[in-house]
Amino acid sequence: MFIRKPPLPRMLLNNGSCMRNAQLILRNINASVHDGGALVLTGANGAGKSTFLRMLACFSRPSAGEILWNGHDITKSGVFEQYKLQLNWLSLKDAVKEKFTVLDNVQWFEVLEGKSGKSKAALELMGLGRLINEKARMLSMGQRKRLQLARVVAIDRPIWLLDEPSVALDTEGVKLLEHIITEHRKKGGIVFVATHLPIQIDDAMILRLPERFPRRKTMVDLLD
Ligand SMILES: Nc1ncnc2c1ncn2[C@@H]1O[C@H](COP(=O)(O)OP(=O)(O)OP(=O)(O)O)[C@@H](O)[C@H]1O
Repeated sequence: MFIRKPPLPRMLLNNGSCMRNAQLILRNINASVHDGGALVLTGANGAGKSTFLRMLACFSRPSAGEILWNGHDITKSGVFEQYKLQLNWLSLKDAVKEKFTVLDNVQWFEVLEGKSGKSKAALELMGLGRLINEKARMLSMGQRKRLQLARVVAIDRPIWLLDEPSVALDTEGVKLLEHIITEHRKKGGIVFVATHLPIQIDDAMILRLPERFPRRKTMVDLLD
């Protein structure tokens, strides 16, 4: 009888731990994500959500365990060079050039990517169509976040690493964010979201990271 092997997860985190500044931030994390999957990281401030994304982006190396992409260790040279081309990173640092127009701010990401033609449609999708020729310094915080999301859409890489993507967005902006995530996943894309705000992502795995610094017990706690 022929037994078909289950497909490898596109991303596999195998007992991953991560240290920063000689402190263990993440300990023995396991997760697997297939094409079209989503993993939402939650937890208190300082729990390690951004550190988790940094590790996936290879900005921080796992101190123990491994992260596999297509079954290959992402930290190995040869693998890393291909893996990093899969990533679309959105962080709180928005890299918006205030003297450039809104459109230029998306287009130069496309140019760096060797692509063209998707920036305008991406900005329109994110509700910034009428602002494309304005200087980026005119944008509000929420509009800057929409611009960042337009870059993610325009560049269109398979694995999205989104750090607090809904911060500063209004209700309609959050709906747009949820919409682009859904559409990306329909194409087989993968999404990792670190957030402390509620977000609606169907069938997402939720990983709640434990608080890192439990409050020391006081005399009052002990008497309670
Ligand atoms: N540049 C750094 N160098 C050393 N340690 C850091 C650095 N940045 C953060 N840390 C530590 O790593 C821990 C995890 O931080 P991280 O930013 O990953 O948490 P987070 O869950 O994303 O928090 P938040 O919800 O506040 O964004 C923090 O407790 C912090 O002390």
